Amino acid sequence: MMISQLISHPLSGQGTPSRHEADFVRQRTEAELARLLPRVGPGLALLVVLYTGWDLLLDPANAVQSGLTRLLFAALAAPAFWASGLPWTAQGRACWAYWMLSAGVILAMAQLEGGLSQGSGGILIGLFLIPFIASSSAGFLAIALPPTLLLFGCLLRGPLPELASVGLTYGAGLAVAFLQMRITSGLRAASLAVQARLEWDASHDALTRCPNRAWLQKEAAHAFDRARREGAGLAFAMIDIDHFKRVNDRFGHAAGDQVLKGVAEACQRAVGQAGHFGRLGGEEFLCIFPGASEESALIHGERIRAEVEAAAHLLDGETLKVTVSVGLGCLSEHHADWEQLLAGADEAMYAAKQEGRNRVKSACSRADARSMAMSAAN
Ligand SMILES: Nc1nc2c(ncn2[C@@H]2O[C@H](COP(=O)(O)OP(=O)(O)OP(=O)(O)O)[C@@H](O)[C@H]2O)c(=O)[nH]1
Repeated sequence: MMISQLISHPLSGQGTPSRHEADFVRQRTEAELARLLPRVGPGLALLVVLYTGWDLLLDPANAVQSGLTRLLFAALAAPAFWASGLPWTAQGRACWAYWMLSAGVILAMAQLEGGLSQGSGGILIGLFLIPFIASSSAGFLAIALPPTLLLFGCLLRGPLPELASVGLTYGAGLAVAFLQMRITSGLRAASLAVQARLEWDASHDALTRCPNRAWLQKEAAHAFDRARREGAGLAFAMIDIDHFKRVNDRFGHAAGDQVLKGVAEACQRAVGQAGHFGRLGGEEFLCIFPGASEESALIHGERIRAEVEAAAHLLDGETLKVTVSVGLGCLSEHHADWEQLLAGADEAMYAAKQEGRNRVKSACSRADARSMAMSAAN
């Protein structure tokens, strides 16, 4: 297990909103650390080196050696302050920097006469940096353990009273830092969870729980730009339930809602991880397939149609089946923006309706794509 995985907050929970919350907290923690590291890290490393002055006052005979030790470990910590220095997550880099700087301080102190007892304050202060990096007990332990073992290894080589006094003070500091981590990470996770829930609600449809129009529009624009940049494929599938008004008229609006949910679930089953599916509004859905060719778009479109046709909806003790018409649009050089690509898929969907419904129509062949994109633009 990577150290960065171990030190991230272990928020658990089933269901999409909970997963969103956990991801949100993890991403925010990572982003904050990535922002803080280059600002705070160099200052801390400089402080560790500048404390050679204190070494000089305490034990001039060994100060050069301790100063060089400080310098060496500050240099080892330095690459971790920038993402370009070490190819790890910000949490992994912060952990490395903490290990190096605390090792520098402990080993420098250990070289001075009475250094560990005189300098225990500096070592203690370092402990209160851990709650900024770790947000779980396992993470705290993973960060604190190596410097703690190093300190006690050094203390064991010295007199017993030094081991007792520094060891006890350090143990108490460790306990307080742990308590601080538990309290602050709990409060922080709770406040981030509220933000995450608000963000999830704003981007998801309340009825079907799948991404909503606003989210789909953002994702469509993003997918379009990326496909253009990378010269990759992209397909949109516009999905519309056939004769849905009849369901509402016959069974009522609440039953219609249930069918909408069932259709969304069937579509999501058919799409799986291959694309981003969501509800545009009413009985209309959209699926974005990044990287899809015309061939794979047709396969996905047919899979969606067949899965919806096969799904049974139990309404008032009666089993109802519905179908969908699917319109496909594939990215071509004729599309100026994602709206044109979507309009092409929409045209194809209406063509599927006109040809009898429960079918997949594609605007993907070159001639079709051109004519549909042009008519959409007009
Ligand atoms: N139950 C329910 N019905 C909805 C919702 N949103 C839209 N509708 C209904 O969806 C129906 C759409 O009807 P139409 O646009 O005429 O289309 P259709 O009956 O599906 O016919 P075709 O699309 O031509 O196959 C209308 O009756 C709307 O009231 C919703 O959230 N819940």
